[in-house]
Amino acid sequence: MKVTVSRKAHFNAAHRLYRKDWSFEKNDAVFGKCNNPNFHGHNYELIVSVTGEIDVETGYVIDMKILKEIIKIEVEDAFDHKNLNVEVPEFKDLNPTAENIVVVIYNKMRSKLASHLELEITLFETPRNFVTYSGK
Ligand SMILES: Nc1nc2c(c(=O)[nH]1)N=C([C@H](O)[C@H](O)COP(=O)(O)OP(=O)(O)OP(=O)(O)O)CN2
Ligand SMILES: [Zn+2]
Repeated sequence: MKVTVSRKAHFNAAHRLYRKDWSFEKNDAVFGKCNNPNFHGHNYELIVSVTGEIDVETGYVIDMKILKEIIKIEVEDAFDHKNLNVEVPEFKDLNPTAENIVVVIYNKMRSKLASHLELEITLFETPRNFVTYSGK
């Protein structure tokens, strides 16, 4: 019997969508206003879901306090109030699209969780635009 434990979190961050190896014109054609060199920001919201068996002694799949601390260190402290392109090493050469951000968050979180636990991350870039990744 597996149960999924979820926690919401959020961070505010700036980004610019573009490729360094493309001309401004090509970036403009593909990414439009998201290619503005002055950057723009989003209030990112995420849902972190951890699935596993309930421990018979504790009754926990994972201690929510531990999950909260991992999210704080790996996501909030790393991304909140940052310019993703400039200040977050993972995006030095990686376009900070919602798809790439959710994969980076997944990989950071995955490395901190026990291997028997399944992980899924849903990242909202706007209240209506969101992406989901579970390592598949
Ligand atoms: N596949 C993707 N498409 C787009 C991404 C992305 O990360 N993956 N990102 C953007 C922009 O960064 C941004 O998300 C778009 O913002 P905005 O233009 O404000 O989006 P909406 O107009 O759809 O705003 P709503 O408030 O959600 O209506 C573009 N594309
Ligand atoms: Zn954006």
